[in-house]
Amino acid sequence: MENKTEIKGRTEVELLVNNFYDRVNQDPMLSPIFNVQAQVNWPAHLPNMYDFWETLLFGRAVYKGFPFPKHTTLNLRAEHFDRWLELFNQTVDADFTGLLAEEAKNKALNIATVFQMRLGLKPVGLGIVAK
Ligand code: HEM
Repeated sequence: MENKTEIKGRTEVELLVNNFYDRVNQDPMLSPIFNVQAQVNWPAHLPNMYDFWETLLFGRAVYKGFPFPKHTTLNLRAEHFDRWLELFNQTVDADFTGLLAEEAKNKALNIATVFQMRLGLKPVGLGIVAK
């Protein structure tokens, strides 16, 4: 048996988010965007991201923000999103299994696709890729 668990609640969400941003912070392409360009305040950003993912996966409306505007001033390109998704999927697959693990990857892909459409990085109208 592999040592993977279902995403059952807040505990797993926090683990997932922490592991993901650990990977982001070690990534030569993405780390400078978060830490040099945006100068992210991690102790504030991480709990916000726990809330965001808890809201997406469990439908508890604890996140009340607006994700997209934060992404408009970062000069993001398609390869940044590709790398972001690659790291996110790796993080999920390293520790988690089951329906909500798949759901997390699908939602990340859908939101990344919409962000890229809104940023003019992807043509609008090809539909959102959902599994
Ligand atoms: C190229 C890919 C991406 C980069 C470089 C990136 C970077 C950032 C940065 C720098 C922030 C601001 C953090 C702060 O407030 O200090 C942020 C916020 C946020 N990002 Fe991303 N992001 C990316 C993709 C995504 C995707 C695909 C999602 C959703 C699945 C997402 C969800 C969020 C959310 C929810 C916030 C918090 C917004 C708020 O409530 O203020 N990001 N991101």
